Order: sequence, then C-alpha cells, then structure tokens
Amino acid sequence: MRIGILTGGGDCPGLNAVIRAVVLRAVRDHGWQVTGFRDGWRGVLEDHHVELDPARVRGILARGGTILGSSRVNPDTLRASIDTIRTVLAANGIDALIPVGGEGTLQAAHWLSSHDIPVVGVPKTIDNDIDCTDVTFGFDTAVEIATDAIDRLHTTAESHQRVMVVEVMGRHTGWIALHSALAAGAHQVLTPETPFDIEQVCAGLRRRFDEGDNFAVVVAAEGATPAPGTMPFDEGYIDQFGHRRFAGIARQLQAEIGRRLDREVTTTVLGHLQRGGTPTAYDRVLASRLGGRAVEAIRNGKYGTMSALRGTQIELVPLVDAVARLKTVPGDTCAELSALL
Ligand SMILES: Nc1ncnc2c1ncn2[C@@H]1O[C@H](COP(=O)(O)OP(=O)(O)OP(=O)(O)O)[C@@H](O)[C@H]1O
Ligand SMILES: O=P(O)(O)OC[C@H]1O[C@](O)(CO)[C@@H](O)[C@@H]1O
Ligand SMILES: [Mg+2]
Repeated sequence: MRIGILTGGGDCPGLNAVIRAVVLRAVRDHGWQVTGFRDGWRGVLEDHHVELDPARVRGILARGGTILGSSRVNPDTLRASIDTIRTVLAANGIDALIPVGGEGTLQAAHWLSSHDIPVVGVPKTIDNDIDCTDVTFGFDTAVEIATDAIDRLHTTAESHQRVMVVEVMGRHTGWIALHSALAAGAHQVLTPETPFDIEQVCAGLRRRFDEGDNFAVVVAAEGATPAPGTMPFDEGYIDQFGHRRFAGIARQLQAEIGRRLDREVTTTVLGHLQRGGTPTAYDRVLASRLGGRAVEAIRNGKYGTMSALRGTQIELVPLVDAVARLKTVPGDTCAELSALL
C-alpha cells in the first residue's frame, strides 16, 4: 500500500504535524509507503514528489509551514486535468491520497473522490471555517499570535490616546477576530458575517470617549465589509487562482474613523505573522490526531471522507458534507462574544 499526501492552499501551523503523523502511522503501524507531492495540487499535476519515511519527518512536529510546500492552482486548470492526475497517481503506485487543506483543497478532494479516486481529506486553516469539524488546527496558534499583538497595541494605544485598528485574517469568517478581540479586551470587532455600519462603529467609539476613556482598539477581520452605501469601499479584486485579494479594510477604516471622529487613528495589519512559526501544543496534538485518523480511514477503506474533531473525538465525516458550506460564526455565538467587549 502506498499513500500520497499533499498540503494545499495557505500554509498553516500544524501541517508538519499531520505529515509526521501520517508517515509514522502508515510506515510503523502498517508497513506502508508514503509519497509526498510538492506544492499542493501543482505537485500532482507536474509529478513532483518526494519519498517520505520516519527519518524524513524527524524533528518537524514543532516546525511551522509545510515541508512539502504549498501553492494555489486555478480550479478550472485542475478540473481540466483529471487524466493527468490519474496518470501521475498510477505511475507512482498511489493507492490512496490524503489532501490536507482548506475549503478549496477539500473541494478538489471531493471532486477527485467523485471520480473514484480514493481520497481522505484532512482539514486545515487558521480561519477555522471548515464545516463538520469543531475546530481546525492552526486556529489556536493564530488566535494566540493575534491576542499577543492586540495586547501590545492596547498599551501603546492607551499611552497615545489613539484609536488603533487591527486587521486580522479571516476572509469569510470572523472566528480569529472574535476570539482574539475578546481574549485581548478589544473594544469593537468587525466580522465578515455581519456587514458593519461605520456610523454605528463611530457612535460606539464616541460613547466610549464620552464615558472618559481616551483610546480604543478595533479588531477587523480582513473580510469585514461595510453595509452597502454606508461608506466608500474598495473590495479588491479576484486573482488568477480565483482568490479574492482584499484592498485592506483597516486602512479604509482608518480614513473613515479619523474623518468622522477627528482623532488620530493608526492601523496594524497582522497578515502572515498569524500563520508563520511554531504551532501551539493544542494545534500539534489536533493535527497529529487528524493525520493519524486519516491513515486509519484508509486502512478501513473509508474513502470520500475527512477526519474531523467532534467533541473530544476524532471522527470521519463525508467530504460531501464538509464542503457543502463554510462554517461561519453563528449569530448567537457572535453576539455572546461581542457582548463581552
Ligand atoms: N471548487 C474547486 N474544485 C476543484 N479544485 C478546487 C476548487 N477550489 C479550489 N480548488 C483547488 O484547491 C486549491 C486550494 O484552494 P484554496 O486556494 O482555496 O486554498 P484552501 O485549501 O482553501 O486553503 P485557504 O484556507 O488558504 O484558502 C486551489 O488552488 C485549486 O487548485
Ligand atoms: O497567503 P495568501 O495566499 O495571501 O492567503 C491568505 C489567506 O489564507 C488564509 O490565511 C487561510 O485561508 C486566510 O486567512 C487569508 O486570507
Ligand atoms: Mg480557500
């Protein structure tokens, strides 16, 4: 038996823990072999791969990024390449494939599964927006990093009586924004799920200043958008991979809040800092368990599935269900967390 594994989409702390777990369980428990495809789906299309064994994955558990590399490939290009994919998998003797990635990589995994290619997905993303799993690995690390950054901005905002707008990742969902805003005691949070009214944001800030506070920290998810017609807004553009490139909500808020409140407003965009570096212990454990479960799924012939955290257990869920929708923040959860800011 030979397993293929690839990591697709944006990288994420914990990917190496998945790779390590897959190799250790496949080789040590079952005597199987493992092929790593380089740079996500591109490695499958271009037959760029590397042999993985326990020696090769030694020492990577705590390392950020992915030793296999990652990339984005235009989905139409990928979908037009089913024959190439079959040929490359057959040429390498791949009996089953483990794509590790976000909603795009898992959509591709589901599509391959619908073409009878044996696939078990593993969900990754700092955004925590994959459905059918309680949490994705990478999220805990990203929230820790964002919380630490917002804590630091808090003290300098206070010293200078400034409004500080902090932009965190989260293209479709506000999980990182809400959790880091609450953990760091920010004063407002803007999420992609609920288009904001800039007048209400400013009214909240004015209230805070009227009550005697002289500074404020606003956390905005990168995908937060104003309600239509409420302020000028540049929504960015779609790149060659079908991915939206944002124009920078923090910078746009800076101009608008500064103008309306006549106050000094600064911005900090945390960007890829949230994804880089070593995963937290929680993410290392979760990623390892998800990887190990994917190998077990293959042993039991449970293809077309994804390993997932459900409560405290790692279970298998159908890929078709996992990719049917994004796991946005439910309204009541958003209200519960925002109420404590
Ligand atoms: N609907 C789709 N059908 C087939 N393939 C897809 C689809 N969507 C995405 N892909 C493939 O999966 C790759 C990864 O998707 P994407 O860039 O969205 O990253 P991701 O896995 O969702 O991670 P991230 O959280 O960074 O977005 C894409 O570059 C593309 O090749
Ligand atoms: O590194 P890239 O390609 O700019 O991707 C950034 C995106 O990837 C993620 O980190 C994970 O989906 C998003 O939060 C972010 O919008
Ligand atoms: Mg994606």
